[in-house]
Amino acid sequence: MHLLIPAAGTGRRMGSDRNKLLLVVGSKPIIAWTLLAAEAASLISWIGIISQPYDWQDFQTILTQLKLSKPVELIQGGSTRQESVYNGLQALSHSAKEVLIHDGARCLATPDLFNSCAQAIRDCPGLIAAVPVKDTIKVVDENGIIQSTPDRRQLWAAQTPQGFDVKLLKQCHAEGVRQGWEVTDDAALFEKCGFPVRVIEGEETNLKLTTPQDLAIAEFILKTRLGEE
Ligand SMILES: Nc1ccn([C@@H]2O[C@H](COP(=O)(O)OP(=O)(O)OP(=O)(O)O)[C@@H](O)[C@H]2O)c(=O)n1
Ligand SMILES: C[C@](O)(CO)[C@H](O)COP(=O)(O)O
Repeated sequence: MHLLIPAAGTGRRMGSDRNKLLLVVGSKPIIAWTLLAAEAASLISWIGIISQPYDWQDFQTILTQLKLSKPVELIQGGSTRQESVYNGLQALSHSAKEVLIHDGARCLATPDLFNSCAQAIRDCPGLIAAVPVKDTIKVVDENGIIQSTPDRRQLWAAQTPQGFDVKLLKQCHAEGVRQGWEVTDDAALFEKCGFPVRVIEGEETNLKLTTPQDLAIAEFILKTRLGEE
């Protein structure tokens, strides 16, 4: 299974002066944890890191230290996550019929989750890891007034990995460019094109490291995991 890792962001909400994936958590850079999980996932055979050229030296240093056994390619990212994934898809070899897309910022995803997604993609053209929401979710207007309260039983928080048939996802990304769609995950493009996307159980600990508070949570989760080993 081919894996594309969007890692070309700027970490604005993290408030970091460089790519947040280079920040150290639990003694390693965030991206290193993501790569180690992909390395340990038996069904992942190839890794593409979608990243900005100004980060390539730092990423190459991390790759040299990790000594991964799987082939890894650095692919030029774009100005948005959507554009980065578009670029990543163009870089895939023709042998890639399905692909998993996983945020570099979700460094706590386990190898089992990668394998579950890689296994499940064989049965459906699109899937996402997700977890049922625990809070009551409100739809709020621009004046801060609640407009509705969706039925929580139908609400899931989307995570990554997200997995897709490559040919169909390329079509959806191309349609997104034509239509000017701006989406925050790849499943949204599939949905807009009318293709089915299945939800599979994600992991509560598979958080996206977005703000400084998330770093502290990640430190705790990593310490707990290392303590259990
Ligand atoms: N132009 C971009 C923007 C984001 N990403 C990646 O998409 C994932 C999820 O994005 P997010 O957590 O929003 O990262 P940033 O865009 O860096 O964060 P922010 O929105 O706070 O700037 C991250 O691994 C990020 O590196 C990307 O590959 N290309
Ligand atoms: C893809 C994603 O992680 C699913 O929850 C999320 O949409 C990424 O959002 P971001 O704003 O690019 O971090």
